[in-house]
Amino acid sequence: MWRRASTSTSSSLSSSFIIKSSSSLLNLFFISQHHHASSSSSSSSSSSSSSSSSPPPLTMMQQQQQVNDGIPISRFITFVLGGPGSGKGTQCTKIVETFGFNHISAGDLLRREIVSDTKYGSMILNTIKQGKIVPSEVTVKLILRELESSHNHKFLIDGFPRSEENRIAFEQIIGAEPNTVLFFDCPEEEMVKRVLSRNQGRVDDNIDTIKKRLKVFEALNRPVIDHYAKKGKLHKINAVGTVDEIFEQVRPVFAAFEQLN
Ligand SMILES: Nc1ncnc2c1ncn2[C@@H]1O[C@H](COP(=O)(O)OP(=O)(O)O)[C@@H](O)[C@H]1O
Ligand SMILES: Nc1ccn([C@H]2C[C@H](O)[C@@H](COP(=O)(O)OP(=O)(O)O)O2)c(=O)n1
Repeated sequence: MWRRASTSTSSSLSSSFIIKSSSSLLNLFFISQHHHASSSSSSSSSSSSSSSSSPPPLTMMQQQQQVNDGIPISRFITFVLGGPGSGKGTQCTKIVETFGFNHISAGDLLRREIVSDTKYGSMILNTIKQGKIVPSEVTVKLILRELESSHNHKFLIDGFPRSEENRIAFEQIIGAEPNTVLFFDCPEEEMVKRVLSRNQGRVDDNIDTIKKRLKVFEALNRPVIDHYAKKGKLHKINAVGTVDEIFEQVRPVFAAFEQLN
């Protein structure tokens, strides 16, 4: 069975499939926790390290000790890769329903920034309209925020990394690698057909932008796919068929991990 990260029963976590967060994520995690603790009056979200009387910051040694003791963080991260319209989001919904993952869609996070008109909003909009990739630093920051604020320790990170630059930024900023990677392999004609009938009013779901996105996918995403294939982490899924047929290829990947835990 999967276990919740919020408990402190770290000894029961399966070693090879659960990421022990490296010190850089831990530092960011604690930096942010201490920032919350000192800057906002009542942060109820964090439990172990913030008490009402603002404890002194943990030293690096203490942080490392907590990692060694396995107390604060352990995450199971799945990257979900595939071209535009290959069915990543659709299958993520099924994985969430069946295996209780937290779904983080990089595209949704970026679109939310556009709608909220944050300082990055117009840059993101222009980049997406042109079928290009948003700078990694921006996307990784948004993902980090989601990772930190979730009580669930099992994550699907959908539509990320889309380039080697994305991948390397994630490893540097988050300090972790994915436990496993799904790749939805879909022919271009099928992806174009699906995107054009998606009907969600997206600025990038038009034939001109799709052509550019497909070129960018081939040029930038393929090296990422090759990287994880070489590492033995890639599960290639044939993305043609009904949604349920495709899910029957996905299910065993997670069922295997569930059995091990
Ligand atoms: N197996 C499938 N067969 C036909 N259409 C599909 C299939 N899976 C998803 N779709 C549809 O194709 C479109 C793109 O799917 P989506 O999950 O949004 O892809 P992605 O997240 O990879 O861009 C959606 O309209 C979705 O309903
Ligand atoms: N890691 C990412 C993910 C998405 N983006 C941008 C560029 C993508 O064309 C859009 C939409 O991504 P999303 O994953 O929602 O959509 P598709 O899989 O392409 O249908 O967002 C990005 O710049 N970097």
